[in-house]
Amino acid sequence: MTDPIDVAILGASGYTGAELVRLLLRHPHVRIAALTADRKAGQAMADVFPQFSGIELPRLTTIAEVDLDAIDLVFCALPHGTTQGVIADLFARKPSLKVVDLSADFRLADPAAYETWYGHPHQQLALQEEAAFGVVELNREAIAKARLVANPGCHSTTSILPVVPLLKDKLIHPDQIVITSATGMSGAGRAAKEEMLFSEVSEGVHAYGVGKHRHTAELDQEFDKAAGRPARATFTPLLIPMNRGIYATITVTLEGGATAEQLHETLARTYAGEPFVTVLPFGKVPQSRHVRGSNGVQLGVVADRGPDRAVLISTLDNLTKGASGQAVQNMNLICRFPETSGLEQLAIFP
Ligand SMILES: NC(=O)C1=CN([C@@H]2O[C@H](COP(=O)(O)OP(=O)(O)OC[C@H]3O[C@@H](n4cnc5c(N)ncnc54)[C@H](OP(=O)(O)O)[C@@H]3O)[C@@H](O)[C@H]2O)C=CC1
Ligand SMILES: CC(=O)N[C@@H](CCC(=O)OP(=O)(O)O)C(=O)O
Repeated sequence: MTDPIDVAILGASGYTGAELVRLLLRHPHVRIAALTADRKAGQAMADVFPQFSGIELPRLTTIAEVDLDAIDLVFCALPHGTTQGVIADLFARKPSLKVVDLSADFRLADPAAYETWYGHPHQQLALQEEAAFGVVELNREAIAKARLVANPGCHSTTSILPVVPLLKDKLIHPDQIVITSATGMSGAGRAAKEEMLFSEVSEGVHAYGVGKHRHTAELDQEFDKAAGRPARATFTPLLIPMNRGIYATITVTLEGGATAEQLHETLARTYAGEPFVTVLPFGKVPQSRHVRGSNGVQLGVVADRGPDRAVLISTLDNLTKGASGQAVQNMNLICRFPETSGLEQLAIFP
């Protein structure tokens, strides 16, 4: 029997923070010891998120009030930009701490790329060097040894999982990857924003960040590594009026005489035995509603009418496998818990 660990969730009054609470309340090896907020510090979690009414949870405090002596691992679910300084301060106070960061602040290994995409220099270069990129299925060895894991973005996870194995096996052309990635609105967080009002987003769909969305940098980083040379994907996110879910269609050009069936075989082999990644039978199209609320990813491979192209389809829930579920999976790996602990919920359908 493994001893439970004590965790703190920084940013517990946000959407990914609340999703962490939902998952960790059912985790057999974890105690939720501290929850923080900014504007909502001082409030009870059940007042901020009434779904937790009747459940005993720590009151929301500021980060400074957290007693790190009593904490083994921190989930950092703060806006990107604020996180580098916060995590540096945590490690200064307690070097033995483990941290899983859900923000983008430690995802890019190259500080020049960080500055280009985020518009300001990286503030914590030494910490960046030790951060492991947290797509669990593709980076287990580094994550298991790390004290700081950078949980990837939700769009990035959705596309990295199907594309990286195919680039590694040189089955698709690195410069001809076209990704359209539709996201639900909870991806934008809980803080009020005019462009996220119901009347601005309902009954329609629009692209955003066209040609310049910052998740392109994460895709470049992982695709370049897999291809062994610069890969240049076209990445277009779409905002659609649903709460949870990412749904990416990825058009690829086949290389070296590969067939769409071979792409399917490679993905099926890569993810055989993975508890959270399901490769559907060849030609079958996944749906976001079939992963909603679960840590699952569903992948599909469909042949295009031309012999040299195929369409990959990948879907996950942005709040679970796209954020908090993957963060718990990373914690499980770091702490040597069974990887599925706390993550066994099935999708909520219909
Ligand atoms: N939503 C998603 O699907 C995904 C989000 N992420 C990333 O996870 C992180 C959290 O996202 P999300 O939960 O959606 O965001 P929210 O806006 O819903 O929540 C942000 C949280 O951070 C707190 N906070 C804000 N500013 C500060 C500050 N200056 N100091 C301390 N605490 C602060 C907020 O407190 P208060 O409420 O009191 O203001 C709140 O608890 C972000 O970096 C995001 O990019 C990653 C993948 C997917
Ligand atoms: C709907 C929406 O706005 N989604 C966010 C993605 C949230 C996420 O995964 O990513 P980060 O952690 O990198 O912010 C966006 O496109 O910026």
